[in-house]
Amino acid sequence: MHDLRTWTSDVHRTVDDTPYGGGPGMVMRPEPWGQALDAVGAGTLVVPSPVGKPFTQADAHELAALDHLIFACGRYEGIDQRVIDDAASRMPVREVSLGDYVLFGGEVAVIVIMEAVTRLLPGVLGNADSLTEESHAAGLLEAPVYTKPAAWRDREVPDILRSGDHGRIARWRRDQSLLRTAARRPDMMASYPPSSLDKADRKA
Ligand SMILES: COC(=O)c1ccnc(N)c1
Repeated sequence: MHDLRTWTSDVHRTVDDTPYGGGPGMVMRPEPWGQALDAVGAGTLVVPSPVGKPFTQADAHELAALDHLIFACGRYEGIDQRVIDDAASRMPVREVSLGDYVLFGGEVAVIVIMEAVTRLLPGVLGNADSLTEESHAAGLLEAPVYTKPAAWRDREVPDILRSGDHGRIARWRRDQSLLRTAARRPDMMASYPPSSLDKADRKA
């Protein structure tokens, strides 16, 4: 964790100023950012931002494969664009958005991104199989899950899940994933690769 004010030189340790071109709010000054990024060295710079590329599970996997991630947390109306452009001349830069909304700063977004990435690192999850079955892993939303008791408030667990027939259970889960994804995330269905259908699906 680095305090951006470390790289200021005025008595008030100023990190922001008014925007060129006018408009509300303040913009983060380039000088402190430039010196801060110089000081932390090279790596992949991840900048959480409302104007970034939507962050996906695929991005989490890509970031988990990298050795050195640097997170820049913007505040106010954002970071002077020249900071991003200057950094991009020396290292990979990813501006990523967690969704269509605005936060006070990038810090909370970094916590989300770090959790999505670190849970993918070898040895972090007790059961690596969890990673292959979870939502977005295969391009679909995960099927509904159930545990004991078999009946709860007059609601029964689907019989198929208690049948012991693992082939049929896998088929039921795939069907449920497709139904749930089609209902809630038609955008994912549009990009769902038919090639990823498992053998059972192809035989049908
Ligand atoms: C200041 O950062 C944000 O407001 C932000 C970061 C990442 N994703 C968003 N949707 C917003």
